[in-house]
Amino acid sequence: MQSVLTAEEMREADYESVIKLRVTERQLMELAGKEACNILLEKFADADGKLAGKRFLIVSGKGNNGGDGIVLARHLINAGATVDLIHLCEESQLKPDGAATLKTLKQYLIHTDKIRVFEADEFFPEVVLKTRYDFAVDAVLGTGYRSAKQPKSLTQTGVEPPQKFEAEPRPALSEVIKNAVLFINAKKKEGAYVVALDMPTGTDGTSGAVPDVAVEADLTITLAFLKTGLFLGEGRRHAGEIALADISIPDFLAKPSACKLTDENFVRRILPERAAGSAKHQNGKVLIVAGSQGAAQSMMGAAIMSVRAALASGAGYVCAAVPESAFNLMHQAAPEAILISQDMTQIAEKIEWADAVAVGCGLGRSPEQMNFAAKLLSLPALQKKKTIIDADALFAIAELSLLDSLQLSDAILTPHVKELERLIRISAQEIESERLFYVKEFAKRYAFGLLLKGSPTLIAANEKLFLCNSGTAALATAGTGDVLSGLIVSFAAQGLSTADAAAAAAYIHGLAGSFAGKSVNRISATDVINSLVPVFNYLENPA
Ligand SMILES: NC(=O)C1=CN([C@@H]2O[C@H](COP(=O)(O)OP(=O)(O)OC[C@H]3O[C@@H](n4cnc5c(N)ncnc54)[C@H](OP(=O)(O)O)[C@@H]3O)[C@@H](O)[C@H]2O)[C@@H](O)CC1
Ligand SMILES: [K+]
Repeated sequence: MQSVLTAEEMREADYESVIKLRVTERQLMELAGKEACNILLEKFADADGKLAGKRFLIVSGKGNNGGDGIVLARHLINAGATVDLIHLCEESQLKPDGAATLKTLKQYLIHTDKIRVFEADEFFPEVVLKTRYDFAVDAVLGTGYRSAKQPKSLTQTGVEPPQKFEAEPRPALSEVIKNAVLFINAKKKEGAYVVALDMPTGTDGTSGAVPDVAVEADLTITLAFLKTGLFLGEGRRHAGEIALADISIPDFLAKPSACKLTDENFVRRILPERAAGSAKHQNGKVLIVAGSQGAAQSMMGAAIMSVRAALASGAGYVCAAVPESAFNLMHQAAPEAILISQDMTQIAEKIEWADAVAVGCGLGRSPEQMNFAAKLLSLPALQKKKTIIDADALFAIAELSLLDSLQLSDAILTPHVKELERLIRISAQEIESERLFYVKEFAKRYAFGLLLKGSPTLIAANEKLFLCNSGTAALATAGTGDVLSGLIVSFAAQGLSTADAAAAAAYIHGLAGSFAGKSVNRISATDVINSLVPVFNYLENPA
């Protein structure tokens, strides 16, 4: 699985490679420029394997990101391209490695007219303004970009109102950097293909936040490791396509606690397999407490979706605790499921029996229904059980301020951002701007884990951290969350840890959404369930 590092973790890995492996920053910079050129050659080389006739603009800053761009200039010329390099500060202000590499590049000026070097700050040379480029390379800022904002830590939930957590204003980018960003984006409008080195300038390497302006890249060539800021917030949109350049910083230098990107191989490796001839009870016993039905409203659809997803994903036994009045409906919708009523004694017994429990889909939000959820969550049998808590159970936890008193050691809460806002009393906007931060804080503070739905979905549980990038915007539709709960509880019952079950479920859920989305633009939860069989077939029999 690929590690996805925050800017700070990346700086640590850089530092470690210099200290522990005795490589120099200059060597890394040389590799960065060379590998970036190789990636461009792979994508754009002509029949002779060259970039002959291609016109590049490279804008470089005064830090090491700028140095990478200056090295790239050399290799592009070697590959037959023509390059205009603008460095945004006086040569004397460049960091030593960048200055050294600029000296080497300037030697090229003696031998070839394929390179022009300009020094500029706010005003770019006329000739550059007038030139049309095939490519514009952003080597202005990388992981060294600092924004002043510090997200707040979680304080006592239920005590402080959300406005206490309002973000402090961020400082703007310096005028020089801002101008450079706008200039690169203007060149894109003129038709240049924009390549960002490491990060699109103006995008926070950790959170993906864009407090001011940022480069809108078509391709981001990120160095050594993926960065969380390329997947989160505005970073996702600004990064364009992402390519990873191997600059020989080994995996063992990434912090073990760093985020991991869920991918097909991970899911294939951990997906529970049914042993031939195994009995039903050996394949995971699931209890789903879901659904409500009254004279005015029925929320049985949520229970049906969740139960169907658990059945479709290989659970041996699925028991659903639903209102007795809905037994017939449930039998018709999911004949394989065993049904019990929503009687607390009966449920407590079934919790003992089950390998994993899901609570919350369609339970209802009336005071009685919230009390039912609260009582359920306080059952001693649930304390050590793998438990997935979703939807109306989350609502009850928030409304009754139960978060700090929950005694659940192997549970995972699966809110979307609005539900998390209610739970931790921090505005959805603030959470959105620092999703990773709040997920990590939550996991630090509570014994149970968190899956924060969205694009991407983030999961922190059992000391693990996952980023799940599969899926499609079309998944933001009623009932898909119930499908996700059903998948998680099914995988957890089949033996996966809650963290792995959540990560695998999120990935498969996203993939099923994409499969369903291939045929219809707007997909329903039923489409997602119907796509599970093709998804499992695809995962089990890779082409
Ligand atoms: N380290 C390594 O081993 C390797 C690193 N590598 C590469 O180096 C990159 C990291 O290099 P880095 O640390 O020099 O930072 P970088 O992104 O160039 O930016 C520094 C500049 O940003 C400026 N600046 C910051 N915030 C700002 C703001 N809000 N508004 C305006 N300006 C702001 C800051 O200005 P200052 O504060 O100094 O005035 C400084 O000039 C990394 O992404 C990768 O590309 C590779 O070569 C592989 C080996
Ligand atoms: K950059």
